[in-house]
Amino acid sequence: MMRTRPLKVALLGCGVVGSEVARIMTTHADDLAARIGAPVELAGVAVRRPDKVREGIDPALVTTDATALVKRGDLDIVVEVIGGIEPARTLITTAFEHGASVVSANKALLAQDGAALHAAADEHGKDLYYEAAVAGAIPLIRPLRESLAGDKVNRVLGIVNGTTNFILDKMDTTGAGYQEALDEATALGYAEADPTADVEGFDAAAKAAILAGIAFHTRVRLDDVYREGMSEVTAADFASAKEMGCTIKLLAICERAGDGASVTARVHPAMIPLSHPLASVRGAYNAVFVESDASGQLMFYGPGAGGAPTASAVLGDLVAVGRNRISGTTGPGESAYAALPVSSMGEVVTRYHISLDVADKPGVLAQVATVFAEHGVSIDTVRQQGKDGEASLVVVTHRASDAALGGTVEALRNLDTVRGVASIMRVEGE
Ligand SMILES: NC(=O)C1=CN([C@@H]2O[C@H](COP(=O)(O)OP(=O)(O)OC[C@H]3O[C@@H](n4cnc5c(N)ncnc54)[C@H](O)[C@@H]3O)[C@@H](O)[C@H]2O)C=CC1
Ligand SMILES: N[C@@H](CC=O)C(=O)O
Ligand code: NA
Repeated sequence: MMRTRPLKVALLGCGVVGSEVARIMTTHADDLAARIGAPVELAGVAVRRPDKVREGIDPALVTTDATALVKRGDLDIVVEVIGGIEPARTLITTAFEHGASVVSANKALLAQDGAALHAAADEHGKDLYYEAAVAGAIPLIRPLRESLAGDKVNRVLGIVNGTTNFILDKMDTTGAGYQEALDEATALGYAEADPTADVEGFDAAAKAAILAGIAFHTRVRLDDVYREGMSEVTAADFASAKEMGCTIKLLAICERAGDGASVTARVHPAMIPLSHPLASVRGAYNAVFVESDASGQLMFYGPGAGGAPTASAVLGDLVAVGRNRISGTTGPGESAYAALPVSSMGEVVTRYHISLDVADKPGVLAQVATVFAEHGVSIDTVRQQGKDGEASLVVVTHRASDAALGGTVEALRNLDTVRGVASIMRVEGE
């Protein structure tokens, strides 16, 4: 039965995502009401620039005072799509204190302060939902938290940043320059307010922290995630990858380690075989593999960024939280009972592609091979190309620990015959 009193919703932020949330709330109002069991009323919209024309939004609802809006006391749901740490954090906790549940897309904040925000939600008996925070429109948080709650997840691996996938895809398939591709991703609404978050891997690392926490029922914070961005990936790296039948993607990988007694979480560019499904993830799409004991391998795929896809996930949460409000319940909160430690990157085991500039003279290959052997890193293939008395040596290893590989590279740098280490890239997905 439909409740006549509407659910009052406040929107904090009306940018790329917020404007789409407002549009869908208006255009789909009847369906949302039918699905929730009560009409949904946009009760206020907090913005930074009040003079901007916002199509479909009653100017009387617009305010620059987000704090006063969340303190009104009659709100059911606050949708936070401002981004960043402050004032978003204080606005969310204030919303709980004044009786509202919260839907947020803010991965940076959740990866830094998720535990405290969940505790605040619990304390006030309210919901904190954030499906939009990881992989845009793709349902991932809810499947991990609810559908897989009876299984044991061992690994989550995938592409979780649309901007960098868009850039890498352009560089690989059209030969576009890095800056040109980044500008296009920004214009399309994929990039963060400061795109450094995307290209240096902070955004993907925040998502990895959130995913690892939910998947392994533990707490993983942004600082626990090993991070390398993609801004140093070059056309030469793509050429090397092609020679190996691979492409390059920025991956987030969360795994159980040490016989399940700890976890690791990392974000870095990696070569993956062209035959792997992740290799064909184009543009701003994301794809995530989840491997669990009973389910085996699951793949989640879809638009990972952009206003409308992200708003789809926000609206899904709005409906879920609205239903909870109507029935006087809350959804599942944080599950961190496993309290697993996060192991360092040194313990991660994978394959490596190392490109060395060496002197083109007898015995160099043997010297290099000895260094690998001394560090217990087994070589899979070696390829050498001469260029004017110098040579480039490409070594691909079997699986080795990051610590062993680090020691190998340090020792290689100390060889007189090694002029430089041109690139080191992990090889995944085999
Ligand atoms: N754009 C995307 O594809 C996705 C974005 N997100 C997340 O959604 C959130 C919003 O992202 P976008 O809409 O892309 O950013 P945006 O920069 O387009 O929008 C944020 C809006 O908040 C406003 N704002 C900033 N401080 C404010 C304040 N104190 N009071 C009121 N308004 C304020 C800004 O003026 C801006 O219009 C971020 O947390 C982002 O990480 C999540 C998934 C995808
Ligand atoms: N900047 C992010 C937006 C979605 O989370 C991305 O590019 O993935
Ligand atoms: Na999502």
